[in-house]
Amino acid sequence: MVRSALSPLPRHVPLLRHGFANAATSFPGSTAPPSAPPQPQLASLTPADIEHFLSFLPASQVQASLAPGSTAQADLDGYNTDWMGKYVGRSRCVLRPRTTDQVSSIMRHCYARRLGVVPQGGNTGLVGGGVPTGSDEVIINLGLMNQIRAFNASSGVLTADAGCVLQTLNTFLTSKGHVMPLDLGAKGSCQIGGNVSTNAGGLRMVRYGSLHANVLGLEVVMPDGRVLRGLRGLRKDNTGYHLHHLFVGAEGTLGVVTGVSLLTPPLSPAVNLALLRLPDYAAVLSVVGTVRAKLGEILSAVEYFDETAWAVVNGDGAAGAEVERQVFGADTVPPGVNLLIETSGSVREHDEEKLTALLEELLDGPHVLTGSLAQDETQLGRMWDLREGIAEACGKAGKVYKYDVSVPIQEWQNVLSTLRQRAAERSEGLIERVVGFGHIGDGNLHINVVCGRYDKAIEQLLEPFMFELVESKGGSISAEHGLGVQKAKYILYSKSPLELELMRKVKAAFDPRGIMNPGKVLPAVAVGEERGGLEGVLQGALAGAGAGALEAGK
Ligand SMILES: O=C(O)CC[C@@H](O)C(=O)O
Ligand SMILES: [Zn+2]
Repeated sequence: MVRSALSPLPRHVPLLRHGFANAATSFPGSTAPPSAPPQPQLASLTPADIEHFLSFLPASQVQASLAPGSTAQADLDGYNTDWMGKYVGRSRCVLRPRTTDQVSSIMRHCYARRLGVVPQGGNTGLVGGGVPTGSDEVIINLGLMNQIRAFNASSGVLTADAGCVLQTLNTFLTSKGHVMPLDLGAKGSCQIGGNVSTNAGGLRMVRYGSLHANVLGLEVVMPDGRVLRGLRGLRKDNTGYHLHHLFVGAEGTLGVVTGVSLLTPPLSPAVNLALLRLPDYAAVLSVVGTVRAKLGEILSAVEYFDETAWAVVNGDGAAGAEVERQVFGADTVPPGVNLLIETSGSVREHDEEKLTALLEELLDGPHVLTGSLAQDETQLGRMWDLREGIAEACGKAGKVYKYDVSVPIQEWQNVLSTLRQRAAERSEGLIERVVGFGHIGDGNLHINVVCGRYDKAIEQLLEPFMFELVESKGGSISAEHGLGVQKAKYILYSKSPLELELMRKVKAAFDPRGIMNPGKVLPAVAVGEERGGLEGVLQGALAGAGAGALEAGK
């Protein structure tokens, strides 16, 4: 039997922190969620809609499997299926606008007709936010909006179409002596509009901060087709509400981001990268503290990956050991966990002096078994591949349940071992690996649970268990990937009922017809909500009555 993570229930204090107890008191016995809005009745797509789109878009930008379109439904699979093959929609219409005006015309029509709309970037998301859930939504794929609009070398402000690929922007900026403030494994495919819409974090966040800090303005087509022209690119602008922040991380539920202005830092001429092998996680905690203290302003990334991540990227057994020998330049490399430490600065000698002194100190101490410093660009790229290749390697190893969570780093080991124990005891071998890695510099743990197949029983073993575990540690159930469709109904594990109510009001104000990215971020009814908050569910579980609900992940 799948049991709740909560027996015995230890979580009254964290629940009160989110205000669930108050919610239960305010709505005793209520079955109507306090802030759940009536669900919009969205229209069905018809041939007349396609005809209308074809009246202002060239045929090459309209792909529809219903007449008068001529695309086979199978040709739309790539737009309907997420990167992992886990979330699959059946949209019959994909539009590929080239201009903001085209997006505006599309939205005007969808708004008038009440058609659901799914904005889509590089389709590299991990929570199903970029693909439809049904067959009547129109996908607006931004891939053809890929022009760099302006770059100001003195301010470092870049303005670009939403469909520009992250790596393309970075290559452009490098030639101008600047760099994108974010870097992700998916950089070759993901688009800046999608990055902004999911508030993507990635590898450089420890240095440059989140997109909330770096996005200076946005151009957004609102659900009714009006265009919010906010590409001002000002560092300082305190004229009221910072509306553009609402679109950062909104996952396309408030409007279609079509243009982005962001602050780009100068390119650092000196980049150094060290890979360290440590005996255990206690050593990691100690070394991360030392690294922060000693490297200070030149620290640009601190990444953690454990032995399971090493094995999935490099192969188990002999294959992995061979890579170890090459990377660490030693005949035998002791087993353990890994830290990748990057510095970026403006004076090479200064950085090297700092980093070398730190590495010598660490290698002399008990916490680092061995280490390696990249000597050139090739070695640097090779070391980054070890970390950036983890997600892809997990995808090749099997079907993956991904958990992208913020948890205090002191709890990472605890979270991983709790999950591994559950997998070993209860998954009957269906869970093959629990891979642990993440952006330890900013507390963002990634867990990839690799299985032979996607299976409801596995999902129910993992969810809401994982979210309860994270909530009990005071964490967030989504650190950087968003809620999408995967986590929408679990929003109350990381937001209070009042926050959910306000978010719904924002959604209703921006998207009164509820057409934007239906089913994402804001659930019709969140887990726990129909019973007056999670507290009600947990009390039910304690009394034996709620176990079914928890098992079913309802
Ligand atoms: O696939 C994952 O779980 C994480 C992907 C990405 O955020 C990363 O940090 O590599
Ligand atoms: Zn990540």
